[in-house]
Amino acid sequence: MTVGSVLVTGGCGYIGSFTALALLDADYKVVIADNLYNASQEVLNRIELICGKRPEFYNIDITNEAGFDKIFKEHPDIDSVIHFAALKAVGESSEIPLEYYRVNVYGTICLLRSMTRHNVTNIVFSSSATVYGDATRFPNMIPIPEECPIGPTNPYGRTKSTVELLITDHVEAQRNNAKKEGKSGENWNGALLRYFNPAGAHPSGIMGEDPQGIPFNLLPLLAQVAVGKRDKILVFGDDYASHDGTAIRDYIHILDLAKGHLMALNYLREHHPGVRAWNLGTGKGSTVFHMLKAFSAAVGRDLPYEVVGRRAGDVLDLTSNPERANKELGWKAERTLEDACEDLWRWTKNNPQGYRQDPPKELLDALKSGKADA
Ligand SMILES: O=c1ccn([C@@H]2O[C@H](COP(=O)(O)OP(=O)(O)O[C@H]3O[C@H](CO)[C@H](O)[C@H](O)[C@H]3O)[C@@H](O)[C@H]2O)c(=O)[nH]1
Repeated sequence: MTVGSVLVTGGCGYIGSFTALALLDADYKVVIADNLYNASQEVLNRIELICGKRPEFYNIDITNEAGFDKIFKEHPDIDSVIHFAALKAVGESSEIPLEYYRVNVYGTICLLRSMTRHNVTNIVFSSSATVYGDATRFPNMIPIPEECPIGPTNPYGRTKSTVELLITDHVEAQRNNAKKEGKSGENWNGALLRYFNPAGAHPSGIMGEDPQGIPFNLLPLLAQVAVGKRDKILVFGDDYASHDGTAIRDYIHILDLAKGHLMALNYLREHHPGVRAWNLGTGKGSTVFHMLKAFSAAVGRDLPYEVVGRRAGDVLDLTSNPERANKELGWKAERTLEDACEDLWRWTKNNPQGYRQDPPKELLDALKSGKADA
């Protein structure tokens, strides 16, 4: 299969930037469209430092349909899109749901319309395990397979499940229209990637998650405790039905997650499956206390915590059954939780200001001499 050119929307964000890196490593050409809301253009330099190649960059908003037309006109070799651009704060989505639907759902409509005009027919969508909601409501559905009925519990999750339906309907319609014209109907394809909890950073220590403002996810918050930016981590509830009372999640190393996008894209381009959902997770659940211990071990000291009440909307257990992706995509999460914690700590301690500071010289020297385990 020949590699081609890929548009990555939201490609300056955490998962988008690592996916851009994985695509470049696999010799795809990469064009990024990002409005730099909650992201930094500096990540383009870091990608280039790591792999020696640089994605082309357009500063455009996901609702800027004419902007996408311009990109596709200027890059007629693009045949696929990996679509990350979205708002993603679960709590905020309950306060301003219209904004979440405007950006996440209407933005995807703009993208799909422009793709259709320019005959760009493969889309890999950044969905989320959050579409499953509380899978413990079904017997035998933990670890969660893709067949688990979806039922998101907040507006953010509902925008993700809505976009899954939107892509499914559009791809089906395009295939049916092609068949009516006497064509095979294999033209349009979509991957719905339901990720579990992304974790970690690049092993070189120069690329990682750089949340603007106050982070709301466990690992970036733990990292802030470790560098003294906050006093302690608040553990949201120790009265869940788990072995230590805290909630269970499936933490997946960001490099494995990025590789999953590459494998899904290759699968679409090779097998033309129509629309297919795949879980990207490790299949192993870890509690909040376990994560606290694992990250403390990477840091080398116990990090302070306080148990408080449950966070609204949280569920007991979101652990994936990743067998479908293992079998069909030939993809498997390979890095451990310990790898993720060590890589996150190397990134955090060396870049306390994230992308707002230059990367430390020792890390760049190690990267150049090939010592960084990339
Ligand atoms: O300060 C904190 C933050 C989190 N937690 C706990 O740590 C676990 C993980 O919480 P995160 O906020 O890191 O992640 P979530 O599982 O809530 O959600 C994340 O993973 C989901 C999929 O599993 C969706 O993708 C969602 O968008 C993404 O934020 C939860 O049990 C949560 O209660 C704490 O105890 N204290």
